[in-house]
Amino acid sequence: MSIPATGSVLIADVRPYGEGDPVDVLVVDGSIAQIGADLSTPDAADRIDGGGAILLPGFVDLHTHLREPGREDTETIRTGSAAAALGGYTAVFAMANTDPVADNSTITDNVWRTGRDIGLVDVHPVGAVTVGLAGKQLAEMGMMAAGAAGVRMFSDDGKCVDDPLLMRRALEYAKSLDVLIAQHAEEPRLTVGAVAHEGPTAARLGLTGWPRAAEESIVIRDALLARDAGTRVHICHASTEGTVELLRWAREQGIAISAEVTPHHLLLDDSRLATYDPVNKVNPPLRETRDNDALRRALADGVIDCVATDHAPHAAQEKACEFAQARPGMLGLETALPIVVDTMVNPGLLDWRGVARVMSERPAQIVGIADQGRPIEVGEPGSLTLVDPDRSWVVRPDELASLSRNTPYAAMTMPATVTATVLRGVVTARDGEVTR
Ligand SMILES: NC(=O)N[C@@H](CC(=O)O)C(=O)O
Ligand SMILES: [Zn+2]
Ligand SMILES: [Zn+2]
Repeated sequence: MSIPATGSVLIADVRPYGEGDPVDVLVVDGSIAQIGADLSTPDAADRIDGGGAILLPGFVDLHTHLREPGREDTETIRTGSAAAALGGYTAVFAMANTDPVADNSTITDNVWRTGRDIGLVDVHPVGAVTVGLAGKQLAEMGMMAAGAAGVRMFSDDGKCVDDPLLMRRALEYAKSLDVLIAQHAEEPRLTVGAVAHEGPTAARLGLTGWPRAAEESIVIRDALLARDAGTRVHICHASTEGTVELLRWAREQGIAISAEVTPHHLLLDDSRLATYDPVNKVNPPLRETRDNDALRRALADGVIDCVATDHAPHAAQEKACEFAQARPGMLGLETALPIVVDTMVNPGLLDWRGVARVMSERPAQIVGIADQGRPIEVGEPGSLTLVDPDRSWVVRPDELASLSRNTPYAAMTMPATVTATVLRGVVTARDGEVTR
C-alpha cells in the first residue's frame, strides 16, 4: 500500500468557520503547521489567496454513486472525483451498486486504488451487504474490511435489505467487525411500480405512489433490530416527516441510529413533477413542503446527522423517456454546498460551524475515519474547503465535471461557491478547475 500524496500550501486571508478576523493557514507535508497573521510562503509551498473566504474542514460524502466498474459511460472514478473536489469534498463513499456489484475485496480494493492514484479525493468503497445485492446471502464483509481498502461501510443501496432476518444477521456480523450498515429504507412490497411520492400530486398526474410508510416501516424496524443487536445502523436519504419523528424516538431510547438527508430532499418537493420531466425522478421520491421543513429542522437540531449527496449519474437516454420508465437519481456533488447555504444557512437554521458539522465532522465520525472532519487547528490534517458565501453562479449542466447531465438545478442560481479544495495540503480544485 503506497502512502497518499501530501503537500504544502499557504492559504492566505481566510476565516475559519466564518468567525473572527481573516488569518493565514499554513499546511506543511499534509498537516496544519501554523495559523496566524501574515505568514510567509515557504519555498516549494503552493499559495492560495482566500480573499476573505470561509475556511471549513473538507467535506465528507457518505453516499456517492461513481458507476465504475460497469457504467463508465455515465461516471468514472476520475470524473466523479473531479465533481467531488469541485464540490468541496475531500472524501466520498462510493456505493456498491456497480456492475459487477462491489461485493468482494477484489472490486473494493480496485476502487480504492483507482481513487488513490487519481488523488483528487479519498474514494472509500462501500461494500455490498448481500451477494449481488440480491438480498439472499450475506457478502464477505470481513474480507472487504480486511482488504487494502479497509471497507468500513456496507450497503445494498439502490435496494433495501428487506428480509428482517437477513438484516438482523448483517447487523450482528457488522457489530463483530465494527463496521457500519447503511440502509436504503424502502419496503419493496409497498413500492411495486411506484415512481412518485404518494399524495395529491401523484394522484393528479396519474403516477403510481411511493408511500411514506414504505420508508418509515423499515426505519423503525431497523432501529429495533439495531437495539436488539446492540449495534448501530445508518439510514440513507431520509425523506419524510415521519422518519424524523421515528429517529427522534429511537435516539431517546438510546438506540445507535444515524441518518443523512440529501440536498434535494431539503430543497425540492413533488410540485416539480407537473412537467413530467424525469430529471425530477429519484428514490426516495421528492415529497411535500412539510417534509422539507421537517428535514431542515431535524438537520439543524441534530436528529438528522448529516448531508449526503446520493450523487446518481445517469445517461441521457435513461432520462429521455417516459417518467415511469426513467431511471431514478440526480447529480449532487457539485451543488451540495450552495443548496445547504440556501436551505439552512441563509434562513438562519445553521451557522458555518453547523455546516462543518453536517458536511464534514458528523459523516467522518459516523463511518469512523480518523483523518477527515477534524478541527481547523495546528497539528490537524490539512484537508480543507474554501467557500465564498457571496459569489453566486448559475448551474449549466454542460459545464459540470460529472460525465452525466441529470441535474435538477439547470439554470438555477446557486448562492455560494466552493473556491478551492485542499486534500492533505495538495490543492485539488481551485476557481472551478481541478488541478490533476
Ligand atoms: N437515488 C436514486 O434514485 N438512485 C440511486 C440508487 C439509490 O440511491 O437508491 C442510483 O444508483 O441511481
Ligand atoms: Zn438509495
Ligand atoms: Zn444512492
